[in-house]
Amino acid sequence: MTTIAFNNITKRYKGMDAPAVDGVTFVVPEGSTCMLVGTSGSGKTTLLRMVNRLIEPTSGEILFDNKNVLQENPIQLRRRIGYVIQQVGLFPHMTIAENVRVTADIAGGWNKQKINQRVDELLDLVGLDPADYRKRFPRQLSGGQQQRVGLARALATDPAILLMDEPFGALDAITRARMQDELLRIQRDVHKTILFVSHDIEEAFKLGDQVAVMSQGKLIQMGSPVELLAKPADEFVSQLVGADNIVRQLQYLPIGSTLDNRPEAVSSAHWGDVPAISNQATLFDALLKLLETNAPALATEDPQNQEKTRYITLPDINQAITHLRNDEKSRAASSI
Ligand SMILES: Nc1ncnc2c1ncn2[C@@H]1O[C@H](COP(=O)(O)OP(=O)(O)OP(=O)(O)O)[C@@H](O)[C@H]1O
Repeated sequence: MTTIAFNNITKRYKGMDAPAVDGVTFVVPEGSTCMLVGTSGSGKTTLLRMVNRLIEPTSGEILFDNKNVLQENPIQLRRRIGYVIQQVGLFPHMTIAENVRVTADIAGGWNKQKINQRVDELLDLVGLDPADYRKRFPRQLSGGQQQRVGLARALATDPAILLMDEPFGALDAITRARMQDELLRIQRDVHKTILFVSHDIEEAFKLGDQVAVMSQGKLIQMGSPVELLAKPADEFVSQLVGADNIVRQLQYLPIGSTLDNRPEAVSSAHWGDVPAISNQATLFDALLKLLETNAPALATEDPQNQEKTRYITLPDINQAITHLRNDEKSRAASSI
């Protein structure tokens, strides 16, 4: 099982009063993406780099494949963990193929032909045509393309775990969104266990199955984007994730969260022939479609079998917004 489990992990840097990471415990399940977010200096990078032992913990343990990473040889450990950072760090005098190959070469055990084939597969995977890019040098690539090569290099040894430290932080917004989409696409194929540090809450919500919120070395809350938006643990999490931002909430809450069993909600006779929407869509998708089509309701359908089960209307969405506002008010009242 390639989970990453942090067990009461603490890091105190020499000469610092407060621990950089303070008794953190959580699990990243196999094949899932966990986003680490929090204020600057909250210990995200320190936590990440303890997994591949670039930083050694002061106490606690990190289990990878149910084995304590501290009992493993650091070099062998790093071969099993892909690592992608903001400063891609490609070797300037090596071609793109050589840059990708270098990790596979270090891992050893593969013949030249197999390595070359693997390099081409990886370049393909990250959306760079091998015929075009194999022989180029890093300076002949854009920042986004270099970041793709960094990702290909991290995947070269087929590691079960990927550690990503703000890999897209230096890219412009459009390239960043494209890279995020690429990562989602690649992850659908490769199912790595990913721990990803981000400063961008939109990125965290887009990529993360789980989002871990850190503040001053402590893990404050861990949950899915919807959980964090709907039930932030405290005012800090609420502000960080924008739990008072109704549009953001609608963008993440699934349609199913408002559907009810009133007769008109389930009666196709009542609504007749209205546009359909996937029952996996968000309330925001439904709102846009209702406004665009000017229809009185949308039929929510199961994308697997096109079966229409419920209907959603503008008043339903309005009701959801009222609930969200009331939740926000009661949170504000309880924090006074
Ligand atoms: N080598 C070091 N020696 C002493 N203190 C350090 C060292 N590295 C980091 N720190 C401190 O540990 C704390 C956590 O740093 P870390 O880089 O893990 O935070 P972060 O959440 O990743 O920050 P950012 O989002 O700004 O990158 C900070 O207070 C930082 O100043």
